[in-house]
Formats: sequence, C-alpha cells, structure tokens
Amino acid sequence: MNVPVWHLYPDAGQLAERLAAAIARMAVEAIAARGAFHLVLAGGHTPKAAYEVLPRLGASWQHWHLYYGDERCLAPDDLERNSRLVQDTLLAKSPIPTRQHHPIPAELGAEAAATAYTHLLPAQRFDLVLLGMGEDGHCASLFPGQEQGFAPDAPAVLPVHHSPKPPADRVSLSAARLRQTRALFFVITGAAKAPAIQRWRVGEDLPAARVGAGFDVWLDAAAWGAPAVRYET
Ligand SMILES: O=C1O[C@H](COP(=O)(O)O)[C@@H](O)[C@H](O)[C@H]1O
Repeated sequence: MNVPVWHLYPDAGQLAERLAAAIARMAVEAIAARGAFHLVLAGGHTPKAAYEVLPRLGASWQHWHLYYGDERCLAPDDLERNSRLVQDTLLAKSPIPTRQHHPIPAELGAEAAATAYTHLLPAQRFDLVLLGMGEDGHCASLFPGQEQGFAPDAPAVLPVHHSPKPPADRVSLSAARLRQTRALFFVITGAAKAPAIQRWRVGEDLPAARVGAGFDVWLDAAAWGAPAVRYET
C-alpha cells in the first residue's frame, strides 16, 4: 500500500476534538486487550490542540506509556522542546505516572540521547504513532535528503545533525521504527502545509510520504488546499 488514507476535517478545532476522541478510544481498546497503551507523540506545534482536549476524554491513565518520535537538542524546559509542550498540556491535566513518560534525553547531545533512547524503547510495536509534517515534507526529524533514517538497517533511534530547521541537532526515530506500530496518524493543519500535501498527493517521495504509506493522514481544509470531496463526520 503506497497511498495513505486521507481524513478531512473542516477546521483544526474539529480535527483536534475527533483526534483526541479517537486516541482515547484506542487507549481503551489497547488496555482491554493488552493491559497498556503505548503512544508515540508528535512534535511541533500542530498537535497542541489535541493534547489540550485529550485530558477531558482519556481514562485509565495509569496504563498509558508515552514516547516521542523526535526531539530537539535543547534544555529540558526549553519552550521549543517537544516534551515541554506535552508537559504543559497533556501531562499538566492527566495523571499519567511520571515513570511512564519517556521524553528523549536530547539535552545530553544527539549521540548520547539516541543511544539512551534505543535502550528505553519497548521491544513490542507501538499501539499508535502520531506524527506532524513540516512545510518541506519532513516528519519526526527525518528531513528531505537525509537518507540515514530510511536505510533498511537504520538503528531505531538516530542522532540528527545539520537539520535545515533549527535547532541543527536533534534525535529521531527511524522510519522503520516509526512504522512498527498498530496504527499511525499524521496530524496536519494550516495553509502553510498545503503545498507539501499537494506534492504528497501527486506521488513525490517526501519523508512523510515514505513513513506514512498505507497509514492515515488527518488534515484540515486549509492543509488539503483544494475543495474537499467529503469531510469526516
Ligand atoms: O521540527 C519539527 O517540525 C514538525 C512540524 O512542526 P509544526 O510546528 O509545523 O507542527 C514536527 O512534526 C516535528 O516533530 C518537529 O520536531
């Protein structure tokens, strides 16, 4: 399967509500079936609205385990850290045990953090991976032209240097590890992402397209950029 399943919402607010409800539902199902919910969180600013809604809809928080698809090599409390956004939204209002929140220790530097996170990741596949997408089509910290993250023998976690988007030093899960999951949702909103979505739709080999092949893309009308055929209800 090379194409994703596109899910269109009229606006970012409705998308966030529906996404949070879907995550909460998947958590209930995973906990009932396997006793735990292993969720990989997206970085960037796009998922903020869903992270703010989720505490109202989620339950059985003691069984949630949180991981990250990527992190920026900044101090732990830096406002540009992906984990800082999660701390200020989802974690501020949901009692997920601290020991089950697994930020990437990117403050150690890219190499040391990648090694530490490799040992910390669960052996089994994730229940759900959330990913955003940059205007250049990158996802997690897998940027166009940086092939290491897509190699068949890539490690699960990679140090990333010379990122075209600041900061230059980052840590990212590889494409193969991100795809070891029961479900993967891209979350993409805003008109600035429309050109990359258009490139994805016509088959360009963007990092997001490579990771997302066969999975789901949730997007608002602005990111879709063209008249919608049908919105999700
Ligand atoms: O640098 C990154 O950018 C993308 C997109 O971020 P957004 O602010 O436009 O939502 C993000 O998905 C990635 O995880 C992040 O580290």
